Amino acid sequence: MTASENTAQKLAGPPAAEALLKETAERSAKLTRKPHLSIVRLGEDPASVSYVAGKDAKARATGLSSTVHALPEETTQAELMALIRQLNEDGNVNGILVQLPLPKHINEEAVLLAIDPDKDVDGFHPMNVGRLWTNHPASVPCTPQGVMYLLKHYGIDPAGKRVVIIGRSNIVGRPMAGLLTNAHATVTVAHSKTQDLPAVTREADILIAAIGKAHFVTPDMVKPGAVVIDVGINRQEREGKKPKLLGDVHPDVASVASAMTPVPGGVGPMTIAQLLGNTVAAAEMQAKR
Ligand SMILES: Nc1nc(=O)c2c([nH]1)NC[C@@H]1CN(c3ccc(C(=O)N[C@@H](CCC(=O)O)C(=O)O)cc3)C=[N+]21
Repeated sequence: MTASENTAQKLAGPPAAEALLKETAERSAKLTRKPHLSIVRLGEDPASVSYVAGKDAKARATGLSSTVHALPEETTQAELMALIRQLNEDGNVNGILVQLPLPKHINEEAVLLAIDPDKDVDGFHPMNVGRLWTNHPASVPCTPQGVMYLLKHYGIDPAGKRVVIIGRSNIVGRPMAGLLTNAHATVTVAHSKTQDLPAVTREADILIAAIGKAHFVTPDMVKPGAVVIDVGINRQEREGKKPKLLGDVHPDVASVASAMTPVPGGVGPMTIAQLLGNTVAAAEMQAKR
């Protein structure tokens, strides 16, 4: 297929992210104290360093304050837990984010459980997972919450639609299914063990790819006219150059879909905007107590 057949509307992330950031800045300005986000990262994984720097810069640009705790790779479980306890107790800290993935010697589940659910701006604490799945107010993982905002921004209402999510991670697939169920979609969660995956994905009015494999979704897997949301960010290392970012969706899908998010410049920018939205929401709730 050629580029000239690529007819899908491009669902660009930046305009939707800007709208969300503007709302967030306005809400933040109404609070008596600037909301504060504490970001914890261990080690020097280049992707984590770059994401955390992006989150920190965007927080300041949006009128929030933030602190980055950059700890050595060798930080022990006990040291990390002590820092989380300190941040939990600090009345000036509204949101806590521990950048994932953590080094292998750290028990990730124990760390996420230790974060005060009211400061859990990532929405990874089981308390918030339970609140999401019981359709109660919750802090919800930033990427799927950002996808919901993007859909709304572009006038796409999932109510009554068939949505297929490929991927069942705790960070994207599962919370995405909860949010879309709450938004009255008919949701299927497909994954690596799904039999005849293309037959399942061809049922989707809205197809969400969160697999982590570059260009996994091909045109034959997509119903003509479907909306395709690409959550994948796969880094293709290149010698002497910055890594190229590839989505989970093959670009040729644009010849079948009615609308599609690009990578980069699609869901990624929504994630960061939503993190700040979650931080302001946490600060608003804490101010009421
Ligand atoms: N506790 C925790 N919370 C997270 O939310 C979290 C995490 N850990 N670990 C890693 C993933 C990944 N993630 C991204 C955020 C922004 C972009 C983003 O802005 N992407 C841009 C491109 C950025 C670039 O050029 O590298 C885009 O897609 O256009 C991508 C990925 C948050 N994560």
